[in-house]
Amino acid sequence: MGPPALLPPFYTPPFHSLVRQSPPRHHHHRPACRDPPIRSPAMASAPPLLKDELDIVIPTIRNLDFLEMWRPFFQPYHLIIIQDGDPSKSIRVPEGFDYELYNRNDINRMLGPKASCISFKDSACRCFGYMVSKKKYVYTIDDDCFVAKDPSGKDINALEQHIKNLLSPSTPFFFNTLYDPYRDGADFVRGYPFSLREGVPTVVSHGLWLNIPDYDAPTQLVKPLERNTRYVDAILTIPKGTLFPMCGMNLAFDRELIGPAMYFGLMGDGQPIGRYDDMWAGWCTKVITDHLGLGVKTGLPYIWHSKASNPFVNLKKEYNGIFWQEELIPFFQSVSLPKDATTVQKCYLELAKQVRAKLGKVDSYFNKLADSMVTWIEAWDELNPPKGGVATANGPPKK
Ligand SMILES: O=c1ccn([C@@H]2O[C@H](COP(=O)(O)OP(=O)(O)O[C@H]3O[C@@H](CO)[C@H](O)[C@H]3O)[C@@H](O)[C@H]2O)c(=O)[nH]1
Ligand SMILES: [Mn+2]
Repeated sequence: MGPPALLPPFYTPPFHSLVRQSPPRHHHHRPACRDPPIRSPAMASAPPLLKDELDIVIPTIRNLDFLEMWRPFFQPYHLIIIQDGDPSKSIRVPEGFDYELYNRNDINRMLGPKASCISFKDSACRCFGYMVSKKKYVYTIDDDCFVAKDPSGKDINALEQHIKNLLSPSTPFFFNTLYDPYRDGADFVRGYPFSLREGVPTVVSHGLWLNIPDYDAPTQLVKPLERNTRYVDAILTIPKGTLFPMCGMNLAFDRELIGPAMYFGLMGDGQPIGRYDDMWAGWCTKVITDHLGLGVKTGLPYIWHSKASNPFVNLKKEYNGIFWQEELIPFFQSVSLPKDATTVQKCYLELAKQVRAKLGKVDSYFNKLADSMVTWIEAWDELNPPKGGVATANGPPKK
């Protein structure tokens, strides 16, 4: 039984190619002891990774004072702020950040009737930021997430770790027991097929959270005081064929390779479900990355999540999701995409068809969701015409 069809068949490579041609890695001098790595002057002034190729997308209903703590890591990057709720409210952004801010009026102006696919009064609105970004990479973070410390007490530059995760391959087709083989100090273990060691492009980097973990409302209700204090120094590729609960609090992705799949669905105001925005996007994304032979990683980096939202309010928002997901998961596990679905958009439109056909009977909401999935792709392609095309929306907001 050979490797999945997406990969070259097993072959006995000539000896010289057995030495893994791993992609160039950021070589750091790491002293044996646990002192912080010695930073040469050159390294100290190393320019921020992907400075002009990555946008930071923040959904918010409050002033963004949390950015002060992130300033050392975020200031060089462009921010895309999606202001949810009342557009007449003004959001304070600390001085010195380069940003663009979109409120509901901007979304309606830019998308016209297609704005109906962007949620209102739910963090799902953040996906509008993915659509208007022009960069190759996106990092999205909630405004109640702060800089965490690693076991040595050092501030964690979550953005830098996400970028490293995205710039090194994933291994979805065969599990490496020593975790991420591309990290310094790790490698593929004995028995790992050499024909699979190049890995595949990583398109999603899913970070975790210290302090308040991303628990659902029932768990939050029964364990109100539980805090996550466990720092696990690991990054794992989520194997092909395995779904996972994607949280949007601390998430980075390759917008060019998987962006159109990152639709956070119809949630919040006027919808029978909330707080399943990131979950929905994660399930759609994973079946598409599996189909296209792309990789998803989870683990480092950690952020410090500071606020437990109200579990009773959350229970009301999540109730249908907790019930429906027992049907949604078998649906996503059974999804098969046709060979000619060779782009994310084609995969996503095929997925929308199957959502309507198979989930419409679970609840009529899924017919609405299937329609909005199509609207999302239409809006995405309008704002992101193929290279050389002209975007047709009404352009960014007057600041
Ligand atoms: O109506 C809203 C509510 C909030 N936001 C912004 O979205 C993020 C997350 O808000 P919050 O921290 O209150 O959310 P949590 O209860 O911690 O849940 C998180 O888990 C995921 C559930 O889908 C999701 O990542 C979070 O909701 C903040 O930046 C708020 O300002 C909003 O835009 N609209
Ligand atoms: Mn939160």
